[in-house]
Amino acid sequence: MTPGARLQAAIEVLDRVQAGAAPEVALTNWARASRFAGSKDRAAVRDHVYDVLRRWRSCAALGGGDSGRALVLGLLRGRGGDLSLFDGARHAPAPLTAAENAHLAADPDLSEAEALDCPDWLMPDLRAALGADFAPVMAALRHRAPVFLRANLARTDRDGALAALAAEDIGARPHPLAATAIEVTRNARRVRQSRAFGAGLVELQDAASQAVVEALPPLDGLTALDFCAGGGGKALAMAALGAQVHAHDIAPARMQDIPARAQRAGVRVERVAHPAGAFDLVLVDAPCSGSGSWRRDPWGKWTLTRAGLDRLTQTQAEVLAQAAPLVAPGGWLAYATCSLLDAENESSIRQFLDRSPDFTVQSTLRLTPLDGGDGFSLATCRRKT
Ligand SMILES: C[S@@+](CC[C@H](N)C(=O)[O-])C[C@H]1O[C@@H](n2cnc3c(N)ncnc32)[C@H](O)[C@@H]1O
Repeated sequence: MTPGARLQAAIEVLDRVQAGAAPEVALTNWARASRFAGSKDRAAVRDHVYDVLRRWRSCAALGGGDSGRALVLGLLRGRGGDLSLFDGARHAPAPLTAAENAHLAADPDLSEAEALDCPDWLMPDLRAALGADFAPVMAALRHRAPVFLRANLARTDRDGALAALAAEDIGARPHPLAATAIEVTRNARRVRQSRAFGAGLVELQDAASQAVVEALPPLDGLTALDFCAGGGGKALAMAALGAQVHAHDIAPARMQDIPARAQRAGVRVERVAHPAGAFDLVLVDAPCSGSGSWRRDPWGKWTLTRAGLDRLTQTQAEVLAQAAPLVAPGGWLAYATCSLLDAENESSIRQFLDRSPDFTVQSTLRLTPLDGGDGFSLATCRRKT
């Protein structure tokens, strides 16, 4: 595909998103219908689509509307990209109309919310939570996230993992957020097919997620329950640090890959449908707005609503209430979200503590994309003996 044809494909995918399709569904349907597209074409179209999703508001303002065509025009304009690709040649977008040329010639004059790609209704909450970091964090969320790996200490150390990646020409370097964190700098798309990945030397995991696990009480020998385990990213990381990990999720199908991942990683993680008893540590990696990971899942930024946020905080309260009785006397309850919002972090944990006098906060950790990884918040509470 030519560069122009890739832009036209992105336009068509974005039109489907605009009509209500989820981005991943729209991309998959486009790829199925476009057998001529090679892997590099698919990656380029996906990158265009995700670049627009991160910057939907500014693209719409710069491009003069929120059709796929206007959004892609806005993306190119914002980047100082090559508008002459709109030339109608070989499946490229049609040439610019007079109205489009007039819009592009006018001063863009973006509002702060448009320039930062922030939903209006969320600005006060984000500003309150982030203070002086509000604008830099919102600006960071307009960019692609780095690709991070976790060196799997059950199989190797970070230097060993880096050497194995280098042997397969995957550029990587240590990242300061966690002792296990590796940032991929070159050939990231090769990781999943690499021998290093297949042999369980590395796992794909955001650096902030790794930092959260590293900030838990020393895990070696502890019994741990990952109460919201999902695909098991943190469960596997806890097991690699020596915990006896049990994984639970309200949607057990989300945990279906855990056995294969654990086998590759050389660790044990036991899935439990109905957790009972008392664990040294219960991790609640709660369902949340995902606002700290909007670089990876940017559509969440535009689909979150006040009612949806209220439902999430309600769920967070319920999950904490279900998980707390499973903490042994003297044990820990760790509450984490990948949200930047106080309503899901400080406020959720404060309300839990008000209802649970036998718990006290021992430590907290707050990370934003300015630290390199996703935004994350962790509060580790201890139960009285
Ligand atoms: C943030 S994700 C977990 C990510 C996972 N810990 C990881 O590191 O890969 C939140 C998970 O909580 C689960 N969940 C939602 N409500 C729950 C509940 N009431 N009890 C247990 N799990 C719940 C969701 O199904 C989802 O998989």
